[in-house]
Amino acid sequence: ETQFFRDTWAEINLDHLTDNIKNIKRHIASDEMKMFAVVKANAYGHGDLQVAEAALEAGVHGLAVAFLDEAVSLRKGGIEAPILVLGASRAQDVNLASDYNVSLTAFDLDWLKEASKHLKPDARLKLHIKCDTGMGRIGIRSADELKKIESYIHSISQFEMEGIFTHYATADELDDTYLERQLGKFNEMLAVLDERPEYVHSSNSAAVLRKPDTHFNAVRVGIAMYGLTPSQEMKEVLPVPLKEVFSLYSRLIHTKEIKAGDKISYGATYEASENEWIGTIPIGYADGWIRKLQGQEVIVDGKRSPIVGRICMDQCMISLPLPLKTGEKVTLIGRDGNEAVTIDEIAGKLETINYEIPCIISARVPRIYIRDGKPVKVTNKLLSSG
Ligand SMILES: Cc1ncc(COP(=O)(O)O)c(CNc2conc2O)c1O
Repeated sequence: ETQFFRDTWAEINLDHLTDNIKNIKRHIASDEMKMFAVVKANAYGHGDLQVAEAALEAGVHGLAVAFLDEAVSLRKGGIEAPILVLGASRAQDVNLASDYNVSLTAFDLDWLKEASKHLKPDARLKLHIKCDTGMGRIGIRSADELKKIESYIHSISQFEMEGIFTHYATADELDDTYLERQLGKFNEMLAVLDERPEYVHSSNSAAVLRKPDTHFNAVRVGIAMYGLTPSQEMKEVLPVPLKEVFSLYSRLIHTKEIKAGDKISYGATYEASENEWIGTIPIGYADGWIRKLQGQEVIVDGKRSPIVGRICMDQCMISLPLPLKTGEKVTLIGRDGNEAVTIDEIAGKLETINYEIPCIISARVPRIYIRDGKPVKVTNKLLSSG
């Protein structure tokens, strides 16, 4: 059983993940709708293979990742369900995609021509055409570009046009003006196709939750599956309950009483104004618990306690509410008694969005997977082979 030897870990609650998926599926309420679980960036820091397995068990149709390495890694981990690479791939790597039966995103005629030169005669390359209807990232931007690409794909026997999709820039905002413009452009593009491919998809979590006319016959769900709101604006109008999947813990490895005037951490920037108890925990900015989190409250013994002094690479110090012993559990993200520190609170402290927080908790922090309230698996990148 994989172990870890520093008392800092993340917990991934697969019961919450399953409940989130089931609630989202119920909200979509049409069985033929295919859900892709977006597990790119190591499943937003939650662990891609474990999330993929649990999501498939919970009834998702397939998985979506950012680039080919992530797709091949899931295949090597035993995933057989459909996998779509959402980002750009290199034309010279298309045989790898064919060998591993991974679908790629295409949006450039020259790339397709280059790719067809590399494909082995017996290769089969499934392609989803990406339309840029206003995200301004990757994708074709006109109907006649689409017509050219569609006819070129049909002229190459190894290509299969499996899907067509777009991505919204503002689905998480309550003002739908820009989203309606994007949806309109996408519908215009769909109208010029000779035939609709198997997968037509456009919605991310926000659009899945707010805009049924963006669902088409497949959806791509990331953030809501992890139990996080796509935006603060949407938080008040979420149509389904979402339960946070990710939490983060540590334990006191040292406690001491300091006197008024004593200093804490680099730069000796923190000075005790009176006698107080200080705890040290083994997590620092190399774990993604970055220095801007100085001053953030954590929960120890059920009470909120601030991080004092500068956060170090591997450790940081907290001002304790009372004398406590080493080994006492510290909640950095999650619930302890009637106190909770949410991912949204950490995102607010760092003036960023909730997506970024679990992503930056580094591979040095082991992940414990919880199912039926009990730990069922531990991953520790430092000690797993390869
Ligand atoms: C093409 C595409 N589809 C679906 C999703 C899932 O979105 P959701 O997590 O809001 O459901 C993303 C997330 N992409 C990003 C999330 O944060 N930055 C991104 O580029 C995406 O880039």
